[in-house]
Amino acid sequence: MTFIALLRHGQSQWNLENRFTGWVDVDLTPEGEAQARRSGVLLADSGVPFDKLYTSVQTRAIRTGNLALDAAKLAWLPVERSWRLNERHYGALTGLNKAETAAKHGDAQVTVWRRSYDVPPPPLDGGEFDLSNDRRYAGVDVPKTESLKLTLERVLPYWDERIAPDLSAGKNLIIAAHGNSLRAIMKHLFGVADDQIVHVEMPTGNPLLIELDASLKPKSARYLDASRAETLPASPA
Ligand SMILES: O=C(O)[C@@H](CO)OP(=O)(O)O
Repeated sequence: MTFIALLRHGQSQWNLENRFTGWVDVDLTPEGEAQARRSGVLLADSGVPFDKLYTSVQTRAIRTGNLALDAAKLAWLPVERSWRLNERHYGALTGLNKAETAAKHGDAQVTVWRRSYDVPPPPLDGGEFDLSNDRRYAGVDVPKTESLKLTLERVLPYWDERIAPDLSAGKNLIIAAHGNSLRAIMKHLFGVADDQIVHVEMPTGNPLLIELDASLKPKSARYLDASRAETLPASPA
């Protein structure tokens, strides 16, 4: 049996300020750092012998992974990072306050932008949150906006080429990433229907430990901090 732990980064400064974040490289709050350390303790307590950490190239996920590995006494684990695990790009909503945006456009529209499968927010048109010249993205066609569908379409090649082969080889993995890149992975793993993914949420800094069968289908799944768990999709038949 093989295990994968999906770990959304701990609380970030813009989670705290309730702002649309996406690709902006916001750091963790002290509370987020504590959630990351606690995640490491829970991962160690699970007894799973983890072999490797994958992260996005965003600071909040990288630091969450590092703090968790330190707390788990696994600072020696090999690490691989990819922009393909980044948060979904929030387009022109980036930086705006979520409550103010809901007051302006209505809750229903904001839910569609935040949780629907295939409706991207309006595109970003330059400005301070345009990261296309950030050298960490050299050679990457930095998106101007992304739906969850577009996010899954750029996560999936990385899953197929790097992550799935590790799992098939029997490696137990930790993926430190983001609410929506991890919802994309959950949609793929659990076979969640397009119109049901709107109901799937992932808490910050709470590892979701999934046991996979030989064909990489979930056999069981549980949040390691049960007091902060969200409802899980049904395991596929
Ligand atoms: O702002 C973001 O980038 C994400 C994750 O915090 O927010 P949401 O919950 O709207 O997907």
